Amino acid sequence: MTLASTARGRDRLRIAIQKNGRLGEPARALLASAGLAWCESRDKLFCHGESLPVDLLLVRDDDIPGLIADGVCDLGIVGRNVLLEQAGEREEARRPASSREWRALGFGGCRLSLAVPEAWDWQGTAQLAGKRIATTYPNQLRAWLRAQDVQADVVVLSGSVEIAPRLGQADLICDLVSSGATLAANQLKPVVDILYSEAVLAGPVQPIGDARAELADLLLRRIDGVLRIRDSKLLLFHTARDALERVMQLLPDAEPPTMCVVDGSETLALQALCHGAMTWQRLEDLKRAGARGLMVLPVERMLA
Ligand SMILES: Nc1ncnc2c1ncn2[C@@H]1O[C@H](COP(=O)(O)OP(=O)(O)OP(=O)(O)O)[C@@H](O)[C@H]1O
Ligand SMILES: O=P(O)(O)OC[C@H]1O[C@H](OP(=O)(O)OP(=O)(O)O)[C@H](O)[C@@H]1O
Ligand SMILES: [Mg+2]
Repeated sequence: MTLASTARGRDRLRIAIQKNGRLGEPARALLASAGLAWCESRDKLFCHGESLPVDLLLVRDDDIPGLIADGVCDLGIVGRNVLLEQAGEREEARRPASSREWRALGFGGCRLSLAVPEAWDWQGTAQLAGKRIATTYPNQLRAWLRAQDVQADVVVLSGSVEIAPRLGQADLICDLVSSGATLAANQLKPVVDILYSEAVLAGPVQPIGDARAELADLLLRRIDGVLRIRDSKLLLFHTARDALERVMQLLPDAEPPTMCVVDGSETLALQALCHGAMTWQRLEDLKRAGARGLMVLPVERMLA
């Protein structure tokens, strides 16, 4: 079977991830935590899955939604900003949606924001009327402008958007912001966030309908397990029965704990999966509330 074969006739699942760039490494790390292992080809564009019949395609992130739409791959890991931009493009062209977000993955966080020259006295979106806005995200920007009922000119650029106001190509910009350093370096300030983005697992709008559906389900369950325990810890401790309520109030991020009575006494032994940070300060607070013998254990895998 060749790589050109589309969904039909393929029995292996295929996932597209970014070859380089910001999301490539964390995407691989996530899939590896879900138990995937690959044999990398020499050109590293196609990685044959060894632990499961799940192969990787290493591509430019912009190509991922289209590869899913065409059935060349089944799933992809891509920024929500890219997925929504291409969905907007299809909508503009009156083509049906072809891919959607299956899971938010918790890395690659950034905002798609409007930013204006620092000297502007920002008073609100009405100020955008008649202005030129440079962006690489024209579809999301146009949809947002429509929702705000503001008429402005969208200037489409393929990169280095932050320089556009200084070059006189635009009055303001709409671009990705994370630390804000690029904006500051270009004497711009963010004024409105139009999208909160992160890396997402993207898949087809319709459920996968053949043998690969089972593989996709298995992978999804594993990814859910990985996401659920990311930053989670198992907390073990003893407490007197009458201190239990006080202690549990300090664990609002814990799953319902497993509890047992120690030797018919008034002491309980508990284990609770906690999703927030388990700092020294927190342990000291728990001790003050009546917890004893506190132990914090890392969680390696979880299957619901
Ligand atoms: N400054 C940032 N901080 C955090 N995440 C970001 C930032 N900029 C972009 N991202 C997220 O990471 C994704 C990939 O960004 P990257 O810069 O690697 O893309 P690219 O240059 O288009 O890569 P490619 O070569 O694959 O086309 C973006 O689509 C966005 O979701
Ligand atoms: O708020 P910051 O942390 O400064 O990040 C924002 C910058 O990051 C991205 O660019 P990138 O560095 O990927 O360059 P490119 O888009 O030109 O490839 C984005 O397009 C912004 O320019
Ligand atoms: Mg790209």
